[in-house]
Formats: sequence, C-alpha cells, structure tokens
Amino acid sequence: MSKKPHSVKVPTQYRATAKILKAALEQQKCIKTLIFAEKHARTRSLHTVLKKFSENRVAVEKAIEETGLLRDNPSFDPSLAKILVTELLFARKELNGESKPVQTPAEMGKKNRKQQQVDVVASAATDDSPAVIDSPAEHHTQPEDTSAEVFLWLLAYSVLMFTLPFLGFYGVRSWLQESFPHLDLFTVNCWSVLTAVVVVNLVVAMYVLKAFREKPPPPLEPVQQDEEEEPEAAEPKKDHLAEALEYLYSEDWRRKELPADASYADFLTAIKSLEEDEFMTDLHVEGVLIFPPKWSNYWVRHPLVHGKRFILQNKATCLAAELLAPPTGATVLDMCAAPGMKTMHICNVMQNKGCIYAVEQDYKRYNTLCDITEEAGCAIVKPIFSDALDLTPERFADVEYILVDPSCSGSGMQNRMTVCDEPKDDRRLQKLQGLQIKILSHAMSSFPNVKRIAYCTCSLWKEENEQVVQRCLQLNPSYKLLSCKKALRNKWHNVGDTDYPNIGKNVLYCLPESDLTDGIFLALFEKRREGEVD
Ligand SMILES: C[S@@+](CC[C@H](N)C(=O)[O-])C[C@H]1O[C@@H](n2cnc3c(N)ncnc32)[C@H](O)[C@@H]1O
Repeated sequence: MSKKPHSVKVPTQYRATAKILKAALEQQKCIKTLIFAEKHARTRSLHTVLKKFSENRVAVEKAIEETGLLRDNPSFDPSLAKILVTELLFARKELNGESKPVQTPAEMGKKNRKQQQVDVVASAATDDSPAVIDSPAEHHTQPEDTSAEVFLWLLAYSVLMFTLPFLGFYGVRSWLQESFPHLDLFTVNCWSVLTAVVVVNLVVAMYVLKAFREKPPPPLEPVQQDEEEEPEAAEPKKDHLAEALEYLYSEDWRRKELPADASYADFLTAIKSLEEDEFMTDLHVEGVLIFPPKWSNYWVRHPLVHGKRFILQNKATCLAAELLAPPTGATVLDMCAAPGMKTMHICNVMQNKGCIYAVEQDYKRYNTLCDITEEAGCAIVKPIFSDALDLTPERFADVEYILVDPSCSGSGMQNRMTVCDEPKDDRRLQKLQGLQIKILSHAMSSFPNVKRIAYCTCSLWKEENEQVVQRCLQLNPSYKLLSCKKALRNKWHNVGDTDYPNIGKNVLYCLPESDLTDGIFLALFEKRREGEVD
C-alpha cells in the first residue's frame, strides 16, 4: 500500500451525496429536505444518484459485500462507498476526479463494462492511504436472488395493476398517489391506462414569476433551511428568464434549442425526444420552460416552486393569458378566478402593472385565491368575493379585458379518473352550459369599455365549448371571434369542430395526445368597432 505524497480530494459532489445518504439512513431524515439544505452541491445530480441508490439498494449493498470493499478497508466511509458504487453501476457509469477512492472503482468500472461483470475494487480507507483490493471478476450487478426478488415484485405489481381497475371506484388513482408517493406519475398513469382512462405523460411546464414584491425574493439558489437572516433588499433583476436559465445551467440542465423558423410539428417532435437532463423554452408562451414528464415530482417539491419563484402550470392553461394579452397597465376582470393560477399568470404578463379584479363566489376558494396571489406578490390583484353575475357596469366601467374560466365538467383534465371512462352526463352538461352562457354573456353585455374577452374551459365537450360560443355570439352581436391559431402565429394544429360555421376554425383545442398538455378549449372575442360587420 503506497502513500501518495499529495492526496487528491474526493469531489465535493460525492462527499455531499454521501453525507446526505448517511443522514438519511442513520437519522431517518427526509432525503429531499437534506438535498435542498445542501449548500455547495448541484441538487439535481444529488437527487439522481440517491434515487438510483434507492432503486438498486439491494444490488449495491450486495456488490459491496461480495467484493469485501468495506470488510477489507474498515475506515472506508460506507456511505461514500455506496454512492461511488451506485454512480459506477447504475448512474453515470463512470466516476469524476483523480482521488484514489474514486480512481480505483472507475478503472474497475471500465473493466467491468468490457466483461459485463461487476468487479468492485476497494480503494483507500482515506485519501492518503489508498488500499487496492483486486477482486476476481465474478460478481454480477444483479445477483441471482435479487432477480428472484425483482421477479416477485413485478408479479405482485402486475397482479395489483390488473386487479385494481376491476374494483372500479373513483379516486383509486389519487389514493395510489397519496398512499405511495414514491410511485412516479408514469407508474400511476400506466395504471390509469389499464383502466381505459386515456392518460398521456404530459410535459412539465412552468414559468418564471417576475419579482413582484417590494422586497424581492431571494436569488435563484436552493433555499437554505437554517437561514436566519432575511436577504438584503436589492433591485429586482430585469431579465428573470435569463436568471432562471443561469440557475438551470448551474444545476446541469441543458437547453435544447430550435431554429427560429421551427414549426409546431418540429417543436412537438423536439419535446417528445427531450433527454433526461434537457429542457426547452416554449414555442408560444414567453417565459414558459418545458421539462420531460419524469421530472414532475421533482419540480412539485422544489423549494423554488414552493417559494413561488417558478410557477408550475400546465402549458395549455398558460395560453389563456397569452391570448388575452392585456398590456402592461390595463384593467382586467377575471370573472371565475379561484384558485388563481390564471390570475397570477395574467399578472405576470402585465408585469404587475395595472389592475386585475379577481372574482370568486366560493368563500373557501376565495380565501385560497387571496393567499396564492398575496404569496406571489401580485400587488395589482384585487380579490372580490362575489357572484360574477352580480357585478355591475357602474363599479367596473373601467374594465378592458375579461377572462371567463367558469366551472365545467373538467373532462379534459388528465389528472382525473373521469377522462374517458365517465359516461357523458347530458343533464349535468346542460346545467353547466346554462351557467357558462350566463357568465360569458354577462361579460359581453355588462361592461362598456371591454376590448377583448377570453373564454376557456378544461372540457372537451362541444356543449361547453363551441355551443356556448355560438349562443353568446347570437345574444351579443357586438362581438366577433378572433382566430386563436392566428394569434399563435399559425403554429397550432387543433381547432374546433368546423360543423359550427365561423366558430370551429377560430377556436382552439389543446389535446393531451397531440399537444402533451391537459385538454383545454379556448375562444377569443373582440368588440366590433362602430358599424363593423363581418
Ligand atoms: C375552473 S375554476 C377557475 C380556475 C381559475 N381560473 C384558475 O386558473 O385557477 C372555476 C371557478 O369559478 C368559480 N365560479 C363559478 N361560478 C361563478 C360565479 N357565478 N361567480 C364567481 N365565481 C364563480 C368556481 O367557484 C371556481 O372556483
């Protein structure tokens, strides 16, 4: 065993990951919390290696055991050994750095790839006292009894997945998600496919919330748990997207870019083939970032999402504010606002300048609307607890832009059990349609200074969409439809049913199977000028 005159340190990333693993195993602490409390490391790579370890724990520990890595090197940190072996066998399949503890398994890994065998070699107990134990190439990554275990798990899993659908009760899917949070969305969605619910793996979309608060939120760095001091108030940075991109690059995300003249088909092809560590900026909505579906759980729990620096929002619903396009300083009425996702996005589009009346008739939901918009620092939002049908022209004479997003069947929502297996309930649809027509028609007839109205539902039924539009145009001839597709520079595919003349081609559908978003319907109306006819 030779001592190196100058030891080379194990890379911070491995040491940090090993530290987290140790705390998680010994103190039963939540890995996510530990990851985000880790100051100096790239949280996403920590997440990847730790996830791989938890998926392959049996195999990793078996490999360490059978090679005698820890037995022969008692001072080797067991957590570091687990991380290095995981990285080598199940993650990047190579190790960074020149330190002896890293170098020896790395060389071994090369040999291993050639021989298709696991040949974990122990290195030094510490950086300065490297010990190399060359083990014969007889240890496989998946020991036989592990395969048997995997087989049994798969069998049990398949039985569960094939049996549950026949139980046929609503909410099983959400029960699965709540009870087994480690099942990722893909797994849960696979189960839903088995139940004949058409669920696609939707891309993850989020946008960067501009710094609204007088005192800007902390910079885009992982939030420190034990942070005591409030960050210094400073001028908000101008380009929030650039700041977000910088943050993502520092976390090893790669941006996939398209040529400026890329079509919507090109865009869809590109997002379908996003690599695990790639993201894209959206083709239609400025500031929206698109990630592969597998990262949905990661982002849902991310501190920057919790801190409302990034707002996770289905891309389709971001189109409402994009199409309404109120300029900075405008006066907007959001007639059915809670919980406030679109209100917040409109506020972002307006750069928090102007005024947004956000109306909600359900008290609990109204409170959520108040909380969400306040937390996000949306200073221009004025929440109003009221029935939208009671709003009077006198009080809202200044309104120029209106969003109508009424209650609907929700048949386009992908996270529900009700997508395709729920029979069409004509009576319910008729009732909903009545309310939708009332609210949209009230928007069109009651406010004298309105320029544009966006109507949207998360339903795929024509009763709530084309038919509502048709009836409201009949009742309010002072309005005309604008082409949503044109507003998206023709970079869109799915429009409405052309059996509704002058309506189908102008309205827009987002469809899960083709657009990888929730199922959403959108229509855009403009007030005619004096004497204007078709
Ligand atoms: C589809 S949700 C709106 C989602 C919201 N725009 C968002 O993006 O977060 C419909 C909301 O409208 C509310 N609502 C329904 N009818 C209403 C009415 N007549 N006046 C005010 N709010 C109404 C419902 O209580 C519900 O919260």
